[in-house]
Amino acid sequence: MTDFAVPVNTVGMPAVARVLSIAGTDPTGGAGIQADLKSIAANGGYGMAVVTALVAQNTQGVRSVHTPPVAFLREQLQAVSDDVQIDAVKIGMLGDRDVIGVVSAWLERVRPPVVVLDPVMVATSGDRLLSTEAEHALRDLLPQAGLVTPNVPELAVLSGAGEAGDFDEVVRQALEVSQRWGVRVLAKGGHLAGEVVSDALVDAHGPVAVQRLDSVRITTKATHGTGCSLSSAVATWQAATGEWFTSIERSKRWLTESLRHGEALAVGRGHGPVSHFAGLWARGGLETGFTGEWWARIASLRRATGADPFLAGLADGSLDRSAFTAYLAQDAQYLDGYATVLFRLAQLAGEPDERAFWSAAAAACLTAESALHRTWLDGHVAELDPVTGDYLAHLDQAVAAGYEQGVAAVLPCYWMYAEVGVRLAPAAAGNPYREWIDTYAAPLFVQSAEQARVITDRVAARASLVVREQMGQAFERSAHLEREFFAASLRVGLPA
Ligand SMILES: Nc1ncnc2c1ncn2[C@@H]1O[C@H](COP(=O)(O)OP(=O)(O)OP(=O)(O)O)[C@@H](O)[C@H]1O
Ligand SMILES: Cc1ncc(CO)c(N)n1
Repeated sequence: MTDFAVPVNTVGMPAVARVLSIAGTDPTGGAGIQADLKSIAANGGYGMAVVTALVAQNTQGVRSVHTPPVAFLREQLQAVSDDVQIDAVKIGMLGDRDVIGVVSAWLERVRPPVVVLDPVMVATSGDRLLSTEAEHALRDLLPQAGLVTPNVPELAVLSGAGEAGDFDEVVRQALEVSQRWGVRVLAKGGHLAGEVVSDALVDAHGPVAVQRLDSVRITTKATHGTGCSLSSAVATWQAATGEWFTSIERSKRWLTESLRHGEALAVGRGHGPVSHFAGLWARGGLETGFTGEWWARIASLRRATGADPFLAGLADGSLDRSAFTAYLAQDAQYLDGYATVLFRLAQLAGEPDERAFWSAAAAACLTAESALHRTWLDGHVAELDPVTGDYLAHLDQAVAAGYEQGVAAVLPCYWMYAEVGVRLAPAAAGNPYREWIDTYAAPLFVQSAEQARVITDRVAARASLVVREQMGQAFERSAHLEREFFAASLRVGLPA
């Protein structure tokens, strides 16, 4: 099975896992069953939901909770299990002891193959979602779960200790809970500070007691419902793969990307939701390489660049000739510096094919530059525009930081130009700027851009988490400077 596939058949299960969320509601859609359903769908499952409690809440806090009679909860559960074969269950907010009792009895009877228990006690906003007197009853439910997913304060309650101050202590508490209740624990470190967020799969009775997973911490306020979303994703992947750690890794990759795009949804004024379908929307699939994710991140910037006056004018041929010449005068200087950076990458490259690629790229860049000078600029040298200076300084800085960042920083120049070339190619005939369009639509250039992307993906895969994140940032900054570079040409005059 490839990494791109949606769940495949395991014995007795159809291609799409049927996953039931038993949880409370969030009318703003970021947490509770609303988040669970999105998460299950985003991870390739079929989502179902039984409501334990109706919660009047939003991104800022919980206002009130209405718990329907437990007899009705029992009816909902039975209605589902009498009809549908359930492949996995995710349990979220349970509210009180009676609710816990009904769910426990149902689990005992139905025995779903996968049960993930998110021991929800307090919302992101700080409001209680489980009565204190029910905390003990929740512990009794632990042995019925295949996995329990506490955050730092919930783990403290389950282990009966104080809140852990660092991740080692989190792991110790998780081991204690796993040992005592005979349950696998996914201890989540979201509440601890630091550049890296750690989680750990802890199984005191398993062959490996602790499997730790680190990921980059995203700077965002949109963290509402991350716990709900994660536990639902893990339940879905577990039904498909039967492997807890694999399921957690996949879910985390998906969650990290969804967290990154949460704020862009602009939902609410407090802690907003994650963007459950960001990856799906960007790619029409669940996963591509690292560069694919960065490319998706600059989607709106790329659209805007294409619509900006410079490229719009180039496309229909209406662009002022002096603006075009001003652009080329800057571009000649840019390419000179760019070639130097490409040569530096050739020196830094460890792999022979990468070394060969960057050397050839540098040479091709210098050839293109002198051709530009000959054809359009007639030997004129313009003053360096601040944007050109900024861009070259950024490239220098990136390559000085390391091969990885350098590779990521030079990529947008290739990739965005290949995209523009291919997009404008149909408009090339009769266009005064045809030669320019042809240069970037040329199959050889497009192939080079693709090769640069493949190399960058390979480098990103080898890099540490932190360096990979810096690569993404270097890439994004270059993309922004590409847009400014086009725009600057409309401001500056002719070359001196
Ligand atoms: N800023 C962040 N960047 C990346 N990952 C994060 C961030 N915050 C949380 N996570 C991840 O999200 C998951 C949920 O973590 P957390 O410890 O916050 O759970 P939680 O408190 O139950 O979530 P919530 O109550 O907000 O729904 C974990 O896998 C954690 O590593
Ligand atoms: C219903 C519900 N479940 C869980 C959480 C935790 O985020 C929440 N805020 N609301």
